[in-house]
Amino acid sequence: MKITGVELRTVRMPLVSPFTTSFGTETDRLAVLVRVVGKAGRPHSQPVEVQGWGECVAMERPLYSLEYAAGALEVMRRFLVPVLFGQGPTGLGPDGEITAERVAALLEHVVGHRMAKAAVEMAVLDAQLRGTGQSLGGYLGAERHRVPAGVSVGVQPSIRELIDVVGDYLAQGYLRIKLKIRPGWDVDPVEAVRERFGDRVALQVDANAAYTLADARILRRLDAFDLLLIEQPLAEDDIRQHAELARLISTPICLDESIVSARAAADAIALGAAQVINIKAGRVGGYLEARRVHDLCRAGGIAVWCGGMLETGLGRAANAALAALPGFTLPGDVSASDRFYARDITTPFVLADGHITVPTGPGLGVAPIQDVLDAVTVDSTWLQP
Ligand SMILES: CSCC[C@@H](NC(=O)CCC(=O)O)C(=O)O
Ligand SMILES: [Mg+2]
Repeated sequence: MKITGVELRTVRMPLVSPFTTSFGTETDRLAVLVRVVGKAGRPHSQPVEVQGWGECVAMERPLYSLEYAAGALEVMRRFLVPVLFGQGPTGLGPDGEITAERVAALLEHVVGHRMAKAAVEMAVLDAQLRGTGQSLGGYLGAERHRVPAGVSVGVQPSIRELIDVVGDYLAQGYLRIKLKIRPGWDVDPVEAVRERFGDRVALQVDANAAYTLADARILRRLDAFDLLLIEQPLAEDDIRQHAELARLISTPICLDESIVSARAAADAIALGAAQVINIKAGRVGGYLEARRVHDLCRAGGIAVWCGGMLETGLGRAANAALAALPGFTLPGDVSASDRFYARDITTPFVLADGHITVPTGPGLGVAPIQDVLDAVTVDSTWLQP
């Protein structure tokens, strides 16, 4: 495919309710979308124009990880997108041809900025697949047509409100509850959910790196509640400390922020720092690297599940396809669109019998609804060679 232009579009979408984690409260989602336009050659016929969408998962503020939306936008505009036009240190194919499988290598000279790179690769991959007619799920190796849906529950103002929120999600049919925890909001909320809804509810917690090894005693108290896992209890770069914590608690440790690549996953597993891995394509640099993490974990008998970054329907479609790979044996944070948004920019993903359906159309299988997209657009930049 030869890329003829790229749009970087920033959208701001209000959340249906505040989402509080150990690092702050989100009331809306600022996201940078990438739209790649190109010409895809076809054997014995004229090239056809294709376009593809990518979603950058970097949050507005660098609180989940070091990337943030405005920074990712700048890196894409100045350093990543020009490479798609042949302006990088590594040449493109004959007459400027590029494939999605080459994007990571072409961008490798830029250090880090994995979420920005992932969005660019996703848009090229979507355009490429729309050109060939293959679905993203089919391309990645999805083996299911629907995936079990879990839901992430923020820190609530009170235990009573938490019980109401969890009860509502369970009534909607969610198959797994994930509670955000932080120092001072950990044992009590977990105990209250267990007391109210019993031991049969699939329950896990996510600390977003809010604790240290000094908190081991408190984290060990969570062992009493038969949790599926505790997600990222310690800091992103506390790999040895997570391995130490794993020896002090019986709840399986799942890493999220720490797993920035397949190599990081291999290291964390080898060091005993992770017994479960939360895979997020944006965090590891793209859906192709996410599949590598999946393959590596599957070979090593490590359960994985698909994490979420409050994606619009674009990223949600891609996550559903990824979550349908065989190694994703735990429900992920692939919730319905209305978990976060009153109006998604695509046809909304809805919960059906606790599951989200994997799109089957070419590429992502979904596309933005133009007037909805325009209504939430706060900026758009068009780049061309
Ligand atoms: C604003 S918090 C985003 C990162 C967080 N994501 C979730 O809790 C799931 C959000 C979702 O369902 O998209 C995580 O650390 O796993
Ligand atoms: Mg997490």
